Amino acid sequence: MAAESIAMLPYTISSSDHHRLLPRVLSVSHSHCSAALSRNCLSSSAQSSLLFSNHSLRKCLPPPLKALVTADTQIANTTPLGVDDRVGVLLLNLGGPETLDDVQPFLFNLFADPDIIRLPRLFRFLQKPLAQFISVLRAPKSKEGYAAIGGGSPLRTITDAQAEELRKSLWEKDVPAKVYVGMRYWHPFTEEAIEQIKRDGITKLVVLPLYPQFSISTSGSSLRLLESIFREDEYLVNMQHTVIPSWYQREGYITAMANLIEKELKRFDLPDKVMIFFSAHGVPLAYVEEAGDPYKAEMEECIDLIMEELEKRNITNAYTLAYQSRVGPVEWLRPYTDETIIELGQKGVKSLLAVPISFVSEHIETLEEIDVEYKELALKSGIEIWGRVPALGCEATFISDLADAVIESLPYVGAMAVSNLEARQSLVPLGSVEELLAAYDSQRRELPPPVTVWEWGWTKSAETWNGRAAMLAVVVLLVLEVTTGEGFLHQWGILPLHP
Ligand SMILES: C=CC1=C(C)c2cc3[nH]c(cc4nc(cc5[nH]c(cc1n2)c(C)c5CCC(=O)O)C(CCC(=O)O)=C4C)c(C)c3C=C
Ligand SMILES: [Fe+2]
Repeated sequence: MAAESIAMLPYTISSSDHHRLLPRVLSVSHSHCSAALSRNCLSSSAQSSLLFSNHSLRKCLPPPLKALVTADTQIANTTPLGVDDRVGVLLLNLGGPETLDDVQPFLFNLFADPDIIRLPRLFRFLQKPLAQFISVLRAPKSKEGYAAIGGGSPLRTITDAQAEELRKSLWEKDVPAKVYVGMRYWHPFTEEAIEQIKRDGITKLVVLPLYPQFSISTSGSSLRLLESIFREDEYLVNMQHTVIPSWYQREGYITAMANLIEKELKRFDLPDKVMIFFSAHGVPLAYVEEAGDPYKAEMEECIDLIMEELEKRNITNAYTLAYQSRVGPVEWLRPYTDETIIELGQKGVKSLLAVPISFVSEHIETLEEIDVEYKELALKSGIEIWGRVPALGCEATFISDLADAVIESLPYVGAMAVSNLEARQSLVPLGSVEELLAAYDSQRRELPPPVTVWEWGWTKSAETWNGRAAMLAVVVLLVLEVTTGEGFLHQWGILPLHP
């Protein structure tokens, strides 16, 4: 961004060298970030200036930005809420198929997302045919999983309930906000939520991804979508917003997680002998190592904070973290949950408490993968007593803390002036979404696709243009086979699928 635009901002970071790099939206997600001050901003038209201690501001920031904050960092905010302001909160989530018929189109939406499969620029035109191909191939396996949990994902119902509880909590805290749900891959889609936000005349929007930790593949993908929606819409360009990118470090969230763990431990005969097993959804290793996804660092810090909280309660159990739900042949974050369970069994661990940690609702990967598959694996591996901590859902401490996070973020909504066309086009609409994404994923590098279709072809050894062209031809032929139901494989009876 040009230096002149920075100078015009009412909300600036005055720390010497690095202020330009610090997204203006990030500093609001820790309860140390003065809630009282934020409340004052609701009723006051006076300018406010937030002074953070080095420690508390650093705690508010994701790892790549922490290094930028020095002891004298100051954030000045000049945009309190006005009487005509209508506040909205947009909860972002993944979405899930509600019926078995929804599974394949849901998977298509997921694999058509360039933040899930990033093709080389030249081959972007193949994104949708590939998504069609992979979703058709994967659908039968996914359907089995969804059938086992009642025929569909519970995500919509749970997220709607969380939205309603959050709305009530905000009203109880004197913030009359409307709360919307925007899903990335299924109904209610983010686009639908945005339409409602426009109809309701929201003037200030807090964007709150329902993922405690940030990943390019989850919150990042939803923000990328918002960025494109905002950019193309005159109303949204002018609507002020702020994003709470991740909130795993908030005291309320940590307390709520520790409460759940403490409660489940009590169900075991020998609670202090139980291994606490944090199982996080994985991401391909390249997201972290090549694209700079902060997900692993945030996950590890999150677990440290939960264990610190438990230690304060004299709970000092052994614990470990592993990553579940990998898809396809590429390397994902290690250690893998299944391998770790087997190892723990071999080492003689007898009691294990599984803690799903990357998501705040029950979903297919807690209800089927953990409760059925991993439990079975654990019992086969010599673990005798198995327990599982429920997802947070509408737990009261958690919802109240989310409400506080929203309130604390309000002074930052629209804290940046948009005064020229160049800024309006390059910022979304006030720069926050885009700058947030830039902090993690600035180059948007191509990433090895994490999906099965690549197992037989697109490997490192095939990274010459000739090899790619040959594989593409095969993929195109297969896509045509699957979508038209005609071709060599059908003629030979190898692929009996029909469109
Ligand atoms: C923090 C949570 C999640 C991350 C990170 C994540 C990355 C990621 N996921 C896939 C592929 C699939 N995910 C699927 C379902 C699914 N994913 C998450 C969360 C994260 N995903 C949730 C909560 C769900 C379940 C939604 C529900 O309906 O209950 C699926 C579909 C299910 C299946 O077939 O297994 C796929 C496929 C990739 C490739 C990825 C990172 C690149
Ligand atoms: Fe996933």
